[in-house]
Amino acid sequence: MAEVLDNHNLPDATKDPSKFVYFHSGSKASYRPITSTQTAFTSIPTIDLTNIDSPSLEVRQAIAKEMYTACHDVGFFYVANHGIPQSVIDDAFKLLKRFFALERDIKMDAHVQKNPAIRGYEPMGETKLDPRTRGDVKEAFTMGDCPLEPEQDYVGKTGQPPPTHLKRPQNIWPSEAPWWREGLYQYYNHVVPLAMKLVKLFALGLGLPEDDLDQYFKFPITGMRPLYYPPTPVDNVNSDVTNVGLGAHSDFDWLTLVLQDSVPALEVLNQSGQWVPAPPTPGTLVCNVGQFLERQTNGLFPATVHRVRNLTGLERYSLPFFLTMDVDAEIDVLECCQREGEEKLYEKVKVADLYIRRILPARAKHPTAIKYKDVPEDQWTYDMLLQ
Ligand SMILES: O=C(O)CCC(=O)C(=O)O
Ligand SMILES: [Fe+2]
Repeated sequence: MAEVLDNHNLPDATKDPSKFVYFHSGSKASYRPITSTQTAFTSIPTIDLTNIDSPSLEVRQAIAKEMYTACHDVGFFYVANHGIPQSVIDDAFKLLKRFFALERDIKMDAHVQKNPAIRGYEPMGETKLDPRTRGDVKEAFTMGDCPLEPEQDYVGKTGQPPPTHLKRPQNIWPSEAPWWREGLYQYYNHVVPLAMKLVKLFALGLGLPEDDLDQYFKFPITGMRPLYYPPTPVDNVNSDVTNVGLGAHSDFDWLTLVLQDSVPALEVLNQSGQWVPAPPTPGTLVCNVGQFLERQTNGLFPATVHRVRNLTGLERYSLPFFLTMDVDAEIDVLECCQREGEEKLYEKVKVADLYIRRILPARAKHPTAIKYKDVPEDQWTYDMLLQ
């Protein structure tokens, strides 16, 4: 999930778009000078997962090492041979096209404004990641973890009955298109196990026992956000502020896995403030480090800034999946990521507290954010989303 650029108190000197890049990462807007750094990445590496289930630990470690390097140097990587059948992927894109082509009223039945958990349908232009833009040129739909939806098998995954304080499901679904929920769960139940395999790979890459990070992901916060980017009028291709599908941001999750169709539009910011294309590569998903993983690794793996600009004249669909940790987990910098003499950049924090501090400011016009606007930030709780 991404955040809103809401802070205009930036030095005037940085407002020249040929010299500085703006983005939103963490709780404040930020900027980076456009320079040239020898070590800046210029492409996104691909990790081949063919042997991810190999019985040989050494083989798995070799894949983990490549992933470590990609996360350290870039914060983004493609995964190839990930095991999600092509038919499931094809069906997912057919589903997205069918849904976004529906009449507005059918989609508005599940409007995000009707849902306290800030999930559901977002019509065109409703959100704006960067206030200097005209508004994000996209439609979206958000669904996520919910112990009360049988498709997610809470009891099977946790061995517990669903928490009693949950009175109703956190997702909202359009009543006239039951196939939407069914179709999304087809993909969700393939991408969740893939993400959990990557969690093990991360542990190995960090030199930890393979299942060491599983403790944070018993029934994690997850989100899936189908996106539709219509072709934008290409009135000023070089402008950073017009025709932005999704403004520059880093993700406030642990790891993101994005299924892109064949239309290129995703761009990733390198250390020199240059936008590096992350075009779709057949048969791959593009993955990126989120802010929770950046914290846990003490910045060793950066939550790299990215944006979407669809300048192709074609319609684009994408399907990001966001993995965060368990709501009740506490995260601290991992011991293995804090080298001797190195400062700890992040305090220990509860996942629930960090998550609510990211999502509410990102959705300032949502009824849930408005309802709690007079409550000081240090009193915000995750349960505010569960009313
Ligand atoms: O549409 C894409 O390719 C990426 C979407 C994204 O960055 C996000 O939803 O956070
Ligand atoms: Fe993102």
